[in-house]
Amino acid sequence: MLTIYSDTHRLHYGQAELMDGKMQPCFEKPSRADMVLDRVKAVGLGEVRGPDEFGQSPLLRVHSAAYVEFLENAWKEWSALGRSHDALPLVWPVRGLRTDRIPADIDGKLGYFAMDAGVPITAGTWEAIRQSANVAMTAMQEVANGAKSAFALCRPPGHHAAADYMGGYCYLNNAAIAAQALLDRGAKKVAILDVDYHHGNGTQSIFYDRADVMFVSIHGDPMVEYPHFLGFADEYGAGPGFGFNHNYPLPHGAAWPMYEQALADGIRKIQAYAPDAVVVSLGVDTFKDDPISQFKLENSDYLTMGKMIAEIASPTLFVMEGGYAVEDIGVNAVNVLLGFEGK
Ligand SMILES: NCCCNCCCCCC(O)(O)C(F)(F)F
Ligand SMILES: [Zn+2]
Repeated sequence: MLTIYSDTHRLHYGQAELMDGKMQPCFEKPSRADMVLDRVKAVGLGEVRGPDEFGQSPLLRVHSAAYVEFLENAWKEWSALGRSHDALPLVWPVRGLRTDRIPADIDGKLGYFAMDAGVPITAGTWEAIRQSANVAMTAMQEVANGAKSAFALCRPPGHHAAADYMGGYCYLNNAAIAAQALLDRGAKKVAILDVDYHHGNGTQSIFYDRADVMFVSIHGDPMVEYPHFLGFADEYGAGPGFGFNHNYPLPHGAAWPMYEQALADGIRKIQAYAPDAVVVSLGVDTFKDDPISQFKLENSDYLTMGKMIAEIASPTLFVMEGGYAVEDIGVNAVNVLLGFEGK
């Protein structure tokens, strides 16, 4: 399986995140991608290639122009105030506040375009997120040109980013950008299977009223887990999209037997949908030792996960999302890919 990767991700390294009431070192850090790349090479998964440049148009097929413009200019506006530390939002437009105007100042814009504070913006963030989207687009191109599968080793991740907001370490929704690009290249139906521990609220909201993309996600129950405010089982899609959104929230402590049952059901729904391609939001924070997550999957479960995904028998693009047990992130992510290949 071909892997697309770019070292440019290193330009994005947030200093701290607010976690459980205190500022802690960011869990979403460069070594995550290093460990996955090392494992890809160690097992000889296949060729590793750099991304092509796709410019901003694929971003604008999924994200609003105002949001992309904000991402491009945020650091300039922040640092113009003499601030050299990471940009972070501090106020958000919750119920009853107005969002019909975009604020003029950077502090207002940061809150307007974010769902939480887990999105530090640094001098290199724009370049890193653009390249992460190019990585997804390049791997997508491989699948669109007939490859059975490809791996987009994206960093930063993307599935919490919606059309016009960032959150949870995500800025541009790599998986959504790739899924839309597959449709733009002739696919009639694309399924997105999100196996990250956290609900892909951004991906769900982007395609929620559409029937040409089916979204299936298995994740920590939002009643007790981030992102808290989306990802419940009664979210089936809206309008033409009704019936094309399937959420499987699972309780803290879920291990493989419970996970497998949900995955098998989600895969059955995707098989019935008969997509022209599948995009997998591959997060491995479902691992038993993940520092911020509460599922109990083991290293070997990821081989089975990959094998099950292969049974959809559709061209498949794997897009890297989360996973914070850095020692195991490489083994777990690549196990899904090896399982998919029947190894
Ligand atoms: N007490 C737990 C607080 C959790 N705070 C933020 C979690 C963000 C998860 C990001 C991710 O893993 O879903 C992604 F794939 F996007 F990277
Ligand atoms: Zn996650």
